[in-house]
Amino acid sequence: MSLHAQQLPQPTQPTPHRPPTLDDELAAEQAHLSDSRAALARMRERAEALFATGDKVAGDRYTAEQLGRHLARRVAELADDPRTPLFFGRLDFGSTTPATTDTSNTATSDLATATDTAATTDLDLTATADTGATADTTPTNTAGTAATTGIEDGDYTEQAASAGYGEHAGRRYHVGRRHVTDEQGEPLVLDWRAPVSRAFYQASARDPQGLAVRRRFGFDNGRLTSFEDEHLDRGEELGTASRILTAEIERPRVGPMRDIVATIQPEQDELVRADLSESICVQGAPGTGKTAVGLHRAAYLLYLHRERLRRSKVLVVGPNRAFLAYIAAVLPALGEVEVEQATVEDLVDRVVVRAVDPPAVAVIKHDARMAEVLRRAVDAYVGESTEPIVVSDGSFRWRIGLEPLHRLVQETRAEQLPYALGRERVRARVVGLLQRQAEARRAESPSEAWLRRMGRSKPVTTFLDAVWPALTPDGLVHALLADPARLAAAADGLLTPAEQTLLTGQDSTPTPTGGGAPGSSRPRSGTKLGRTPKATRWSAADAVLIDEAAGLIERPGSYGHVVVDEAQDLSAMQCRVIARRSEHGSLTLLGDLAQATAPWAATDWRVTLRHLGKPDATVVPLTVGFRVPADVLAFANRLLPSLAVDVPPAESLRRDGVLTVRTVTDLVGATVAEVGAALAHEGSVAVIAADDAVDRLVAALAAAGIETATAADAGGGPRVTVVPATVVKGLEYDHVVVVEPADIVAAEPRGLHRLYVVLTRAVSRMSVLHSAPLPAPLG
Ligand SMILES: Nc1ncnc2c1ncn2[C@@H]1O[C@H](COP(=O)(O)OP(=O)(O)OP(=O)(O)O)[C@@H](O)[C@H]1O
Repeated sequence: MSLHAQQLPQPTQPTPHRPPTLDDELAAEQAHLSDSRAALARMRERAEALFATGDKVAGDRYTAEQLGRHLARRVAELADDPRTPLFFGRLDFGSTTPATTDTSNTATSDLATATDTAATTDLDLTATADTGATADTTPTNTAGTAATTGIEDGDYTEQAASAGYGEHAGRRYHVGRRHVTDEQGEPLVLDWRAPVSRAFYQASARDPQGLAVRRRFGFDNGRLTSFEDEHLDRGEELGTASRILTAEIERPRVGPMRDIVATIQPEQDELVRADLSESICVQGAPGTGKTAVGLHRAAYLLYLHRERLRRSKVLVVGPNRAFLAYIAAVLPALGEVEVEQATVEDLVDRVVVRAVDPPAVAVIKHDARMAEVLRRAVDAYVGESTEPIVVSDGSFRWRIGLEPLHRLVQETRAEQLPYALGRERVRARVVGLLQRQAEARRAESPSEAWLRRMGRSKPVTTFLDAVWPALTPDGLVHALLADPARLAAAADGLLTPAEQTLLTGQDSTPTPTGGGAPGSSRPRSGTKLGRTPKATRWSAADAVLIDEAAGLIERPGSYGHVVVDEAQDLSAMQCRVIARRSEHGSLTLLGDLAQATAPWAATDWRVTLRHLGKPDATVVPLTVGFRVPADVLAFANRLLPSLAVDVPPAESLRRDGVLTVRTVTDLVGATVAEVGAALAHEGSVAVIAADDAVDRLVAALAAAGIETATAADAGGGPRVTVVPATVVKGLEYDHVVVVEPADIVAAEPRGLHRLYVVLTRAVSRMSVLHSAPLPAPLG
């Protein structure tokens, strides 16, 4: 095993009789990087040239538009960021597929003796030469065609999936962010998602998957500066002891989230490469890479099912704007520019939210029972006709009696179509009956125009409005909240009278638990009902109800795949928002029950998965922490027994962090001083405090000449961010200053869970400042 880290020398050519030195190797790899970058630039130039002339080759406007869109996407996908390595690994397959042996013991002893000495590196080079590789800048796998690599212009071939390792015997592949080919179409860099690249993430000494050597490259600002070889054929394996992995995990965090494509761990890779048809739920402790896994899975699925998912689309759902800004750059860096990102609020934006519900009211509106209340409310609009239909048509009069009308309404109802489709189906059936009469009398089929005219005729519309009136989603919810009798009918046996009162605000029934304290004014729905839906000031929970209503009335569109992050905070009704959008697709659900802070927070993933319409999804734990240093994590984990959730705690890979907990008298002054000290280190600094303390802290830092950013600023601005505790979920900073934990806990019912989130944001150092006693579990 070897690790070589040094500044690159000027490239030297090995003499014919001299075995290549490590410097030669580095120079050769650097040259391969330059060649690959040049090839990528050529690919991009070609795509740009095609884009410029595309409309001339397309036969018609539609084709020109499609082609233009395709080529614009292709140009964006081929963007090259010189700061990120184009490749990060190399696979040298053995010349024959070695038998799988249990080499775990030798691997361990090799690990123990692996040093960065000349002796070891000499051995490595000999071994490399044995596998048929040379220090030449040209990889030996130039015969690696699309068939062997399993990709053809970004599309996956089944043939490759079934191909064994033998197919790659004696070949060498560089693995990187995207596929790069030379002028002849031969691969210079393989996409990390290609089937053959899987060995880079999964091969081990126990199961080398045909690999003789796995090489990882170290980079500094886009410059290749080192490499690390594992001779899997000799039982060598670094695992999480890899210095390149350690350097990546410990690097200072600046700006938005980065991809982890170079260092995806085997258990993460299993999740990333799960089948498109498979919905999975990842229960992962803080910093175990859930978000990273979800985003890489989206990129992987897009690669594997490019055309299908381009049509049906991939959606990433995150908890808030700050989080979406933080993750926004990851997928474009992987060449994926078409994934939609949204909060649940964005998905339910049919109405503008201008009111706030008291928590007790919001809890009812977010409860799964509301789905049934709304379903019944829609159903109640379907009525019975009391009059036959009589339509004048020139000299004819067509008549449909009550009995057939009643039958066709019942038949349509039994079909359980979305309500608006049902209305159109009833209309079509009525027209069908009229058509039959007309045909019998005139002995000819009426025209399309006649059919349309009949369907829109006053008697037919009057009938429809009586038995199946047109409904809008906001109109339905408005009618329900404005009319206690209508709500009572729909909620009978589902909501208590007191709960109904909370929704409509129109009764004197005593409040349920969670309502106002005795003597205080009872909480009322925050909705400010106007005379019409348009004139109503809706709450966020109303928007979710209106989306549910829309799902009952129309047929909603479904994505091919939806990644949902921080899923532990979804209410039953929010789950249903997502379920409607993933009905015909699959889900990647990411979350941590210990970080659940919403009043309706999940305590059991099975329940959440049922609401999401994927009851059989596999729940997979992740427990290796890549963010939070061990000491900091041990401090945060003291809260776990008080959080009433059954989750495995994280184990940190990081031993390097610093935790300080200080009692102070002047909190604001101590915060300013702490931030000043933190700025002496590299990386980002966050001050996290109870929401109502944020303005005061921002002002104090400004007075001390320290400029601050908000969490929604996606990097590039000031290094210090002041973050309200309620916004920090999913984010991370090098140095975190936690101000007055007791206030964070006191600010909300699930304050201890919130504090757990806050205490797990630090990458390198965390300072906890308090003047009040620490919350009991921490003391
Ligand atoms: N395999 C890996 N290699 C390098 N870094 C990794 C790896 N996996 C995760 N990380 C890093 O660890 C940090 C935490 O990852 P991520 O935010 O995905 O964790 P999470 O489980 O979603 O955390 P949270 O529970 O706080 O939302 C990120 O900086 C991520 O880049």
